[in-house]
Amino acid sequence: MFQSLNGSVEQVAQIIANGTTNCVKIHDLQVSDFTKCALSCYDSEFLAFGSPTVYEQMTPLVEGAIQYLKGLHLIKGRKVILFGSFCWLDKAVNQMKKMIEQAGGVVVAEITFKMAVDYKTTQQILESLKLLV
Ligand SMILES: Cc1cc2nc3c(=O)[nH]c(=O)nc-3n(C[C@H](O)[C@H](O)[C@H](O)COP(=O)(O)O)c2cc1C
Repeated sequence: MFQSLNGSVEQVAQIIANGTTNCVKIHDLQVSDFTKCALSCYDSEFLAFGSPTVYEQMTPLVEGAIQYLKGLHLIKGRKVILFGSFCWLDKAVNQMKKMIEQAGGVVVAEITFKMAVDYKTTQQILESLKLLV
């Protein structure tokens, strides 16, 4: 699940989807809704959340999605990858981590990158996917 303004967070969501052999459902929170996300979570062994830092926080849509899924106990016990883009200081990933841990999720990887996804970030993402098996 992700929200992206200029596309870099969306790019990481695509890399995660392409890098896994299992079936991955991607939800762009700008066009999907929380109920559809929840339905996907019921069938998922791991979750991934992505948000840019906007005004020193994760986006309200991502925050709302995490709260919603927490309320349905869909984060508890699941492995979670977090990813976030920023320009000068990441805040989104740290904030997401706190919420996920409060919801009982297990954060296995935190991927932050400045504005654009480079080779190093791509490698980091692919490495983090190995932690899910
Ligand atoms: C309205 C707005 C507010 C932003 N606020 C922050 C901020 O507080 N801290 C920061 O490091 N970057 C900030 N940025 C930069 C974004 O985090 C950065 O452009 C990021 O790469 C956007 O991700 P995206 O390409 O997935 O949309 C802001 C960008 C916009 C458009």
